[in-house]
Amino acid sequence: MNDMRILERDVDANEIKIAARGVQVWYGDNHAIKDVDVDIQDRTVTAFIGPSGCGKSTFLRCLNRMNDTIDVARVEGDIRIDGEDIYDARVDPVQLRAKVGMVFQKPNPFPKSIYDNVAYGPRIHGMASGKAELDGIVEQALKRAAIWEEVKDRLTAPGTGLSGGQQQRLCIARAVATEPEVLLMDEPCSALDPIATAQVEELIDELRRNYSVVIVTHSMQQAARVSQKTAFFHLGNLVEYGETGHIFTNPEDPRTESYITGRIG
Ligand SMILES: Nc1ncnc2c1ncn2[C@@H]1O[C@H](COP(=O)(O)OP(=O)(O)OP(=O)(O)O)[C@@H](O)[C@H]1O
Repeated sequence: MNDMRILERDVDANEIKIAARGVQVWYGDNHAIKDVDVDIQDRTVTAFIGPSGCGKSTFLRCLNRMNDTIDVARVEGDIRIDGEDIYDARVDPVQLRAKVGMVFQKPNPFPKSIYDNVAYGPRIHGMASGKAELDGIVEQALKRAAIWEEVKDRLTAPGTGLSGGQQQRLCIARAVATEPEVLLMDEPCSALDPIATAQVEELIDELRRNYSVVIVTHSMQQAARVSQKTAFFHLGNLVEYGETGHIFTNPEDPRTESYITGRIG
């Protein structure tokens, strides 16, 4: 009975932010993503896990059309965000990437001031009508990324002068400044020490209140700590997807079990 209630809740269309169907990606002849179907929920952290080269980052990049920037990549299938086909010819990828923000493995602040790093997106999308409004957006984004207190007295200093953990939080501030609805994070903590990692993980939990967050991680501890849903990829297939607690304690597929117990990967 309980199981039925859970199933009913899982198919509640209102909660689904991203619906992917029959997604395939090729890099030349390399078939990197094979017929993936997945529903990603709103206001949820979804972790993508799996052995190196299984296609986690490739699939993540399908969700904001970042694979469009790779010449040899070819994407097929249907991906809808709030019911809208993001591969429709009328969709402007730049607008899409404001709605579906991305944070990369290596912090990559622009060679600009802290302020200008965060103001960049709001400026190109015409989100502020004047300096005071832009100041407010920048402050709000830095606060959301839990770095405001550390940088508020040196907003004109270069972003590249911050520590690695601060740079990554600055990049998160830059991503949230355009008020995305989805935040994609590709191993956002891999260049960070344990303290900065803990800060970013806390932040991810906070961001879940407003956004759908999808995180690629090699750390199963991190997936277990930050996510509510987990997707396990293997050789380009989405092998198993479900509640994080369930995937880690009671996986249904032997490949998932082998991976989480350290036998493959
Ligand atoms: N830019 C690219 N050009 C060509 N092939 C690529 C490119 N990016 C990824 N691939 C190939 O696609 C497959 C999936 O790679 P992907 O980076 O998505 O895996 P991953 O699971 O994220 O790996 P990792 O955990 O090592 O980052 C691999 O065979 C990889 O070599």
